[in-house]
Amino acid sequence: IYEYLCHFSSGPAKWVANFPIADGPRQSPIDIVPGEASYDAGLKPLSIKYDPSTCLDILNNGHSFQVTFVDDNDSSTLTDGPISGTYRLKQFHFHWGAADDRGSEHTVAGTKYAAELHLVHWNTAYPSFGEAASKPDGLAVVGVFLQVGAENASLQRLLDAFDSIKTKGSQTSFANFDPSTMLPGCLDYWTYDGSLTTPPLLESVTWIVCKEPVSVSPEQMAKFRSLLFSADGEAECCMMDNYRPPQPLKGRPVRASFQ
Ligand SMILES: C[C@H](CNC(=O)c1ccc(S(N)(=O)=O)cc1)Cn1ccc2ccccc21
Ligand SMILES: [Zn+2]
Repeated sequence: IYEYLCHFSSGPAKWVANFPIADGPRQSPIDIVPGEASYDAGLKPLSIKYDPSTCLDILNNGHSFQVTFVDDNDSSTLTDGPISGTYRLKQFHFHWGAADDRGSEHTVAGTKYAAELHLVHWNTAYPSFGEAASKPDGLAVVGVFLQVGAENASLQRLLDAFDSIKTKGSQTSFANFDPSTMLPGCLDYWTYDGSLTTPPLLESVTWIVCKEPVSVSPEQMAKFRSLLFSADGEAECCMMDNYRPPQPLKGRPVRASFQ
């Protein structure tokens, strides 16, 4: 019975009923085929400047865990790369699988990684995240693949906070974390126009997916899976397989910042 309860009928295949944009022209994630991406010499290197003092709290929102940042000034920003103007860091979160052979949202020539980090930024040309979320150039999300291997020291601080955010809706203060410690050494990226990968699936995201993965240990992946989709007092459902599968490219160009 618990297994049945855990597989809610709200999976990705059902989203189109309430969010018709699920079948839209610029949905995410996608399968990135390196041979079909076009190198664009005009693409600038990413300029990422994060201030750890803007880190606010860590929460279980029922579909992932998320670290939220103060975004009322330009302390933590993303500029250059494929975007113009200044985008502020709002939050980061992850997607992962029930096993190490799956979990990422974007795939690379069909290859699935064990998890994927999303650093969510909004365009300061708009007054707020909520306003920006509905504009075609409103958001920019940096995606980083997590590949099973060595332990990732930077992630360990997040995992150590998990006991306080086990159930849906729980949150705890979380300070002085520098998300740039989770970035790969090389910031080569692919970029394309896409969407949020969870409802409301808004087509407002410039995706910036790093080519180089970072490592995560099997034990750390097991810790991710110890979080719960369920709220306190509900039948326990382990948080895993919280990724949307790749969506149709529908003719969109995918550009590479590297040759
Ligand atoms: C869209 C928002 C809820 N969703 C997200 O913020 C979000 C961000 C990133 C991704 S992903 N996986 O593509 O990186 C998916 C969903 C709700 N919302 C609407 C207005 C609004 C105002 C403030 C806060 C939240 C608000
Ligand atoms: Zn995400």
